[in-house]
Amino acid sequence: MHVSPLDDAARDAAMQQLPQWTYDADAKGIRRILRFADFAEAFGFMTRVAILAENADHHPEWFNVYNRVEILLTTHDADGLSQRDIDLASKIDVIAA
Ligand SMILES: C[C@H](O)[C@H](O)[C@H]1CNC2=NC(N)=NC(=O)C2=N1
Repeated sequence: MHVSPLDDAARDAAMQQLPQWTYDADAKGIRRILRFADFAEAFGFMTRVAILAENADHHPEWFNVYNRVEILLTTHDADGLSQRDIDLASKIDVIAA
């Protein structure tokens, strides 16, 4: 299914609301790195994100080592950053808070 990518102005405006995320132009997405007390905390966080990602039908690219979780959000159906990534990032921030 095709999804429209955000234009530069819309992306800049969205990123103002997501100070813990950085736009990666090469990856065409946004990144956040989180650290937790230990693996159980990190994996518990990932489990919560997995449930909301599945419900939204929008899935992160991510990498976990012990207590660290690196997340990249990009929209394959847009070949770039879309509102779906912004919405998921906002929800991830709530879970992480
Ligand atoms: C068929 C299904 O709706 C699509 O493949 C969804 C699933 N999850 C997805 N996740 C992400 N990150 N980008 C997508 O384009 C995407 N598309």
